[in-house]
Amino acid sequence: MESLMNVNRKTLHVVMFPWLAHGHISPYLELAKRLAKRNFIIHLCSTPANLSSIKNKIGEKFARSIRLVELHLPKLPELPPCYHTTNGLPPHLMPTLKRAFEMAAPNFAYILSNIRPDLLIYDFLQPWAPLAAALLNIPAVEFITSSSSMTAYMFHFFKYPGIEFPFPTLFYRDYELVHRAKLLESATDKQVKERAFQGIQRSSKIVLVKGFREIEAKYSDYLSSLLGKKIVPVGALVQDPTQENDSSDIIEWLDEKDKNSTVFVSFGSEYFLTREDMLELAYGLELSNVNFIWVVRFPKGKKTILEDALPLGFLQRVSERGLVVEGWAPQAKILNHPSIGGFVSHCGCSSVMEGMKFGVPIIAMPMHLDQPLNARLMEDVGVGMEVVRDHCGDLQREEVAAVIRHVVVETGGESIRTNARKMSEKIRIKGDEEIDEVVQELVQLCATKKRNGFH
Ligand SMILES: C[C@@H]1O[C@H](OP(=O)(O)OP(=O)(O)OC[C@H]2O[C@@H](n3ccc(=O)[nH]c3=O)[C@H](O)[C@@H]2O)[C@H](O)[C@H](O)[C@H]1O
Repeated sequence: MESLMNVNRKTLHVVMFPWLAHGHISPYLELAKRLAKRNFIIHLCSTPANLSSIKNKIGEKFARSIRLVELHLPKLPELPPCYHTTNGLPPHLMPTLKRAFEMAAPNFAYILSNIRPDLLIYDFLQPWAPLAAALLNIPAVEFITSSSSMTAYMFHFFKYPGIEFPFPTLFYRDYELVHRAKLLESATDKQVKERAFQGIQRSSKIVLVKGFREIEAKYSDYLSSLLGKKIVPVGALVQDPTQENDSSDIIEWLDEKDKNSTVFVSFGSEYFLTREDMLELAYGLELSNVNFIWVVRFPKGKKTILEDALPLGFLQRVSERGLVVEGWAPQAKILNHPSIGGFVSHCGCSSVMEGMKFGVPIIAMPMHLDQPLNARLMEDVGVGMEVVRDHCGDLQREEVAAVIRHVVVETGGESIRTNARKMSEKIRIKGDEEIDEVVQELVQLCATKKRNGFH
């Protein structure tokens, strides 16, 4: 079917427009690659700062079919161009970045009118983008890079505040209610809530959501009923680990370690650990006696010396057993390495998909927003275990060590390890089957638009 669809139709041009976050542009790029393989030309539009994080991930194979289009934000003194991405953005500048993004709407409309694509695929934070497309009679589809479960949770409370979420396995712990409030703050801000619904309403017939039905069917169906749109899952969209920059020192270090002996510790592209969490985690890693690679990040523009953020003498004590990497590490490549036996993760949406894809059990340490829900989902699916904090919300080093040992080493954790392996196998066998449905939907959408004489 796929080849027939490719041969019999003309190439479709699509502008893809993610929010300015690495956790968003990265799944957009992965979807772009899968569409490009099926006779689409993609124009991926973002700020130069955000595009720079994916430039070298496109590769020769897609050099002609995936084109990068720069969107320039207005000049604001407090937001130099290096901050035109959430990656490393000092948290207090997030509202300014959102404001500058919105101010760039006319620039985006200009880009769209120049390219005149057959379709726009846009993210949830910019309901003004499908409006610009509508003015040019270009169909537009929203692509949500979070899971169906978290999106269903959010829209449930937007629509029915005060009424319990129908799936009790997804919940926030008492000490996480502050994160829930932050996630749902839009529910109390009429304008923000309206924008979220506007974004969806302006999506032509379908909404694309990252993930797959095997773990999210019931949430997808519920989301569809909440939004009145067909939800089309696009799959796990995990990057090909061979495409990542060569970090041979890290890989050589891993090569020396035993199979499944090492945990990878990383908290995504946006979040920075508090000093207290950092110390408890460090002591927990020490106590666990398990090898580790830990990616430590500090906000851009803030000078922090690594040793000062770690317990005194930590690096000397862990010595060969632990590798601390400052800034960034090739996560997919590391998770795909046979020495990795566990993933201490904040449970960002892409990270949990990567854990499942590479069969690495997850030691969940959710930090904020939707991450507690993703952590609960991983436990429910059976591929992870959470480090539960104390009643004040503080991380405890003994608990960190105990969960790491349970998941990676102890016999009691065998079922989690087996489930993770089985999940990886399932994902491998399935391949990119969701993308065929996505292509079918998109092709139909463009064809209907043309038949109706809009184009
Ligand atoms: C507000 C939050 O945005 C989040 O994005 P974030 O970047 O933190 O996390 P991921 O979705 O795991 O995405 C992180 C991505 O960056 C990659 N990576 C990260 C660090 C590194 O050192 N090397 C890498 O290759 C990693 O492989 C993954 O693909 C999520 O949406 C989350 O659900 C939401 O709560």
